[in-house]
Amino acid sequence: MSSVLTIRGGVPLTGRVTVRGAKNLVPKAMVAALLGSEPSVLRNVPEIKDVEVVTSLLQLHGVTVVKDPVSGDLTLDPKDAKTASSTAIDAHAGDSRIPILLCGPLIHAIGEAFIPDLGGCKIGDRPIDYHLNVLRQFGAVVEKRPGGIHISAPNGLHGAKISLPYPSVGATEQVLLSATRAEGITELIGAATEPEIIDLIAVLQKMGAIISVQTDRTIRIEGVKDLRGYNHRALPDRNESASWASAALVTRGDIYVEGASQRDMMTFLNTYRKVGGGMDIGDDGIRFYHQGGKLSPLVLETDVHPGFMTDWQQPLVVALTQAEGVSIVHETVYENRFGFTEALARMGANIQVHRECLGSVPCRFGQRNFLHSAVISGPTPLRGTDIDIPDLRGGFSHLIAALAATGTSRVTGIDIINRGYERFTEKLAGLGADFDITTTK
Ligand SMILES: CC(=O)N[C@H]1[C@@H](OP(=O)(O)OP(=O)(O)OC[C@H]2O[C@@H](n3ccc(=O)[nH]c3=O)[C@H](O)[C@@H]2O)O[C@H](CO)[C@@H](O)[C@@H]1O
Ligand SMILES: C=C(OP(=O)(O)O)C(=O)O
Repeated sequence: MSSVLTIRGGVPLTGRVTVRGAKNLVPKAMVAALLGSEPSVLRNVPEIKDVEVVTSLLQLHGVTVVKDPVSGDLTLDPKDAKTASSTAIDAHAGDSRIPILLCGPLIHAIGEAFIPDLGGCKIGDRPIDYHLNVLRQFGAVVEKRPGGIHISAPNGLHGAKISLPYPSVGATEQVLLSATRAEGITELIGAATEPEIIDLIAVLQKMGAIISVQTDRTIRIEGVKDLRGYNHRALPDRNESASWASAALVTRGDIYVEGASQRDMMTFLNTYRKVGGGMDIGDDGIRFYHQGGKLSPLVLETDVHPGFMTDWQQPLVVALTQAEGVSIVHETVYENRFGFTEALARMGANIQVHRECLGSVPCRFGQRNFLHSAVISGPTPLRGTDIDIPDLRGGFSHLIAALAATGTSRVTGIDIINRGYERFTEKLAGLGADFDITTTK
């Protein structure tokens, strides 16, 4: 089934949306349930594709996953964990990036893991070399198999001293999920410390793990033999919250994002204020709005936490097309995250992408031919057009550009948006967006 959105732009998005648990935490907390000897309960679970994918993968491995019909809370019981057929697992090839995180928990639970080829957003090469090196350092044996990789650990997993070449979110989580039940102590140097990682550590601590995060990106894990279940409310999705904030600015609207958390979004909020966005920060959410005046351009660099999160970049770039003057955005996390600007240029935006590092600090991608810096001159009116959505955040950016544009846009490939935005068409309708959706088989 595929759906097409026909958007008639020019309506300011106004109203309230609710943001639930983070896409970048919930599926990983679900994977962590495999490490326990008892059922775990995960609350604030959004209805998004990545949750469906991980539910299916866990069920294939014998984990019982029960969803409360009223609250949506998940109870995950790993007591009957078992090996799954690689053909069944293979059906999930290309669906998401989470399967690689099953390695450690599956080895602890059943002694081996078959991991299908990964999916996720195509915003760079996205290798898994750090993950595989980490697993090998724990004593795992990694073999390439048709359609994926097989991992085993004939002598179990053992704590190790590990140093990451870059503070990768996924590789840090790989270490956490493998080390908590490994024998001995693990020291991880150069760890990522995103709020979703800290929330995963909170989950593991509830299960009985001993993990300390030090001031210098070092995480120390003292392996324990057994873990129990957890009961946890997932932290809210700061990336979805920031997307709605940009949507308010781009469409000259006013959106209260229930669930938006100031603590996890401080860097975004500073930037939003500098662009000229209005905000009222409440206890249970944040109101984001266009203040009526001009928006200001800015110079911005994406970075690992506590820097400006790369997933906030794409929707904000659309807002920068409406700022008075020249903005520069240097993407330092992914080498290929500006492909989405091609559609914005067709809509009338003035955006040039460059190979050079147009930022204060040269990044890993300088001199390597990657178009990873953007110069945006505004303000430029946007016109509706036909768009095929390329990736999750790029797609959301296209949607909000179409919602702000004059005329009609026809948007295909919208199913990708379901990977990270719960019920987004319902939310858009609630905010007053003018669109139709047609679904064909
Ligand atoms: C499901 C999930 O949580 N996704 C998030 C996670 O992705 P993910 O965990 O995949 O991102 P990483 O932090 O690992 O990637 C950061 C950089 O490290 C590189 N790298 C990573 C692993 C590896 O083995 N080798 C390697 O070279 C990547 O290509 C990228 O350039 O963190 C990203 C950075 O905050 C976010 O944009 C994603 O939304
Ligand atoms: C890049 C993203 O996600 P993933 O790592 O799941 O592809 C994202 O959420 O913007």
